[in-house]
Amino acid sequence: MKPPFRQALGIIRQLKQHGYEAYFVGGAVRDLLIGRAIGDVDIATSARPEEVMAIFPKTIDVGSKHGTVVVVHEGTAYEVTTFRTDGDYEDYRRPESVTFVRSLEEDLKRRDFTMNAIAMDENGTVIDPFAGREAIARRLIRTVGKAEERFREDALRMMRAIRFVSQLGFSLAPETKRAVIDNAPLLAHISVERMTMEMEKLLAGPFAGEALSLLAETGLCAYLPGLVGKEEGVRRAAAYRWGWLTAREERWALLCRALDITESRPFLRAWKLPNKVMDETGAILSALEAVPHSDEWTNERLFLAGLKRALSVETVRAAYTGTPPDSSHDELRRRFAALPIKTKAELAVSGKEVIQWIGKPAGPWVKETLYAIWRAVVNGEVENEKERIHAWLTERNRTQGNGC
Ligand SMILES: Nc1ccn([C@@H]2O[C@H](COP(=O)(O)OP(=O)(O)OP(=O)(O)O)[C@@H](O)[C@H]2O)c(=O)n1
Ligand SMILES: [Mg+2]
Repeated sequence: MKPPFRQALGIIRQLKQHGYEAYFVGGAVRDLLIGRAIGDVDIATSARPEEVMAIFPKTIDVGSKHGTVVVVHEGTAYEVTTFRTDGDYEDYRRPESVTFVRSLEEDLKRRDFTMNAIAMDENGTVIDPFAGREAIARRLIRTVGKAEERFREDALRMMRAIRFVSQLGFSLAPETKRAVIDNAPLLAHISVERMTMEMEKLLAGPFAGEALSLLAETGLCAYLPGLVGKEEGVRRAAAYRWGWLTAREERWALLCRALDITESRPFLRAWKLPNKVMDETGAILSALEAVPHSDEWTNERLFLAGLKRALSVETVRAAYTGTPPDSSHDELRRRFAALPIKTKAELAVSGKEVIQWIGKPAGPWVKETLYAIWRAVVNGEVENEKERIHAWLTERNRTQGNGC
């Protein structure tokens, strides 16, 4: 058995020794069959949460009400979930209550897509009652049973379908696609946090362009934060080189750019992104506007942006112009390496010294003077050395006659 499964075999074996059924399920089995990197290994069992907790010495009750217990086995945490069918779905979200069942097939039946409803036992034998392997072979994302029912149970599954298009390059089965179109308004019942998690995975997938086209085509877009009436921008975004981007802030910046969003803050806030992400995305967009072409970086701009952000700016620019970022990145790295100082902390003088030299009480002028000093240093007008800077400042004040 392949590595991430092999490490978890002990859990399955112990559950079986206690007389329960236990299988590998979900995304890990799917990814194994696709031949993709395998993420978290999840286990489904006929044992009830309290029975699971009684068997294993190290468990964490992360949601036993929903059937899930984390079992820590040889230093790794695994989600072990009791076979279940979900309770009532009146509000199109995952239910508050679940009903535990004793059969694997009942459990697989309530899952979203056939490729995600495949189980594997401890010998590597696959249990696939809904033809998930056939769907994988045909590169199709198809709901288990009636699409409409699956989407009514949890409307986020419509976003998941399109997120899987982006990650796997598969297509939506025709009836599944139809149901996304028909049920798109149900997305309004889903929390922003869940939509954001899917959107970030969607934008990071190797087939993000196809997925963005589908968001527009299916009409899901109209129920996503800040995307109402922005179908055209989303279609434009679909043509960009999302695969060149490496950071989430670059992805949000590129999306803002495609949608012609001039004020990124309210848009990013609608997605409830962390402040840090909103700040960096805003900074990338401001720098992109301040430096309209990759050969227009001044030393000052480069210094202010720092190398990391400057590279991000060029990555985003590359993604929408279609010109690979390699040469602009090389140039930025060379230019940045040549800067006499890389941060303000490297300046050879402090505000205190400036106050001493000038002999005036502290005030806003200190900051302005330091600003002038680092500009002169960054532009090579004066060496970053205390006495040289003192002399430069004295001369500057003499010629400017402004006394500071
Ligand atoms: N809305 C959802 C979310 C999950 N699932 C089921 O729960 C499994 C695990 O869910 P999750 O980890 O969220 O998704 P994965 O399919 O494992 O995808 P990823 O690789 O991104 O974790 C899925 O495979 C699917 O069987 C579902 O039926 N409906
Ligand atoms: Mg998973």
